Amino acid sequence: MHPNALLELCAELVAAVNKLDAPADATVSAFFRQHKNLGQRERASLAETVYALLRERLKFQHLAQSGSGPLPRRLAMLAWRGNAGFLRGALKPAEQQWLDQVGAIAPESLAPKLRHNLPDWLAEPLMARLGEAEFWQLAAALNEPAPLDLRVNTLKLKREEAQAQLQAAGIEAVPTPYSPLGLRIQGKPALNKLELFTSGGVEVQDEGSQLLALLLAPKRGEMVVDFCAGAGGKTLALGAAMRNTGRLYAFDVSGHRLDALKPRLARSGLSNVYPAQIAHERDDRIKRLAGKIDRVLVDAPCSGLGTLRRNPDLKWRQSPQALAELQGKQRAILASAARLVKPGGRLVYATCSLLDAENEVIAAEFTAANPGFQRLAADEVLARSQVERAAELVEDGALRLWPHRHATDGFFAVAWERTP
Ligand SMILES: C[S@@+](CC[C@H](N)C(=O)[O-])C[C@H]1O[C@@H](n2cnc3c(N)ncnc32)[C@H](O)[C@@H]1O
Repeated sequence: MHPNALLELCAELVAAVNKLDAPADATVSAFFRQHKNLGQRERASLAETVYALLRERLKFQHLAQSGSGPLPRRLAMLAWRGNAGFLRGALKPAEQQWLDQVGAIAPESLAPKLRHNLPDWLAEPLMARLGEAEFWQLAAALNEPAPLDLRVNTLKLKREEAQAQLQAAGIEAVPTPYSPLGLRIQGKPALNKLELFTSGGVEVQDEGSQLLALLLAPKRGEMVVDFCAGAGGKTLALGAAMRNTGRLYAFDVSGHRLDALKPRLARSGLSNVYPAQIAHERDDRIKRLAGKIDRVLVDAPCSGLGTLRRNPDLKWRQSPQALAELQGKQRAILASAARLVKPGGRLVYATCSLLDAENEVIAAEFTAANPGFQRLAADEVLARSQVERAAELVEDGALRLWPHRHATDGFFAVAWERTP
């Protein structure tokens, strides 16, 4: 495709994504479905450009105030992540001159906001919690693409065997530092045609998610509930930990998400999983199972701000109002899910948020209101699940993962035991 035609398409995609009225990945996929003629490399250039724009949107919007021509084209030029020579081929002399001028601006001369690229309502609590130096480390880590982590399905093979199979396919993978089940791959090789993947030997799963399943640590023959199972990333890890025995209920209010679990379940070889759509957290099905369940995971709906490396649009699409609504849901779901736990059983509340408001605050309220549930020390539980250096992952007894400290998505999880 002619460079200018591609830049124009990129500007069109920038304009669509920058409306922020839908998740960026959905907008990008829909755009590619409409433009089937785009090759693999062209798609990668466009996708990486819009993600770069979303990561540093404040900076790019500031820089784009100068220059001329349509704003989406200016943004596409500034955030361009395709081949540099190709971009030059698309630019008019005046555009090239403007881009060179803007490129000469020293990043340190920009206002703090234009360097961290976070909205105030998010930057302020993170700065207050981490202190200035660590806040900047987090901001930098959030603007880096995430590595690709796999969880090895130990029902099918050992981690070393999966690593060897990947190597035979020309893919370098190293064991994840904390999860005993994980492998980390640099870059984004296509995995979905690999026999190791199609036969359910590995699943794509951030190391942080793997650690949540290791905190619940379900055992053979138990009754387990994954209360917010979604497309079942954690369900699959839990079912494998149960060695395909017992009963694992995968509940969610979204039938659409549970549908996405089905092909993954088929690959995994698990037959102990019972997916069920519930109407809401007080569904009759929940009442019938009250007090009968050994372990319950609440992977609560949350702002997703711990996944900004993958979903940078969330920092622009979330808001303090949305956060307050989410907190209401989190409280209600946790309270209802807790009723399922039998005496001596375990409850885990987890989010992929960085904010205390969705994490420590919700957990502390629950502990205060439920004297029948005792907090467990997450480092001890994780160490029993063969997690290396578990103490590094824990703050005040809760699992607290940060992209800049642990190279995982941001996760929080607390475990309680219901007093026998
Ligand atoms: C963080 S996501 C779960 C991700 C999933 N556990 C995984 O590992 O892939 C939260 C899920 O909660 C579900 N949800 C929202 N409200 C719910 C409710 N009242 N009861 C149960 N699930 C709910 C959403 O549909 C969403 O799938």
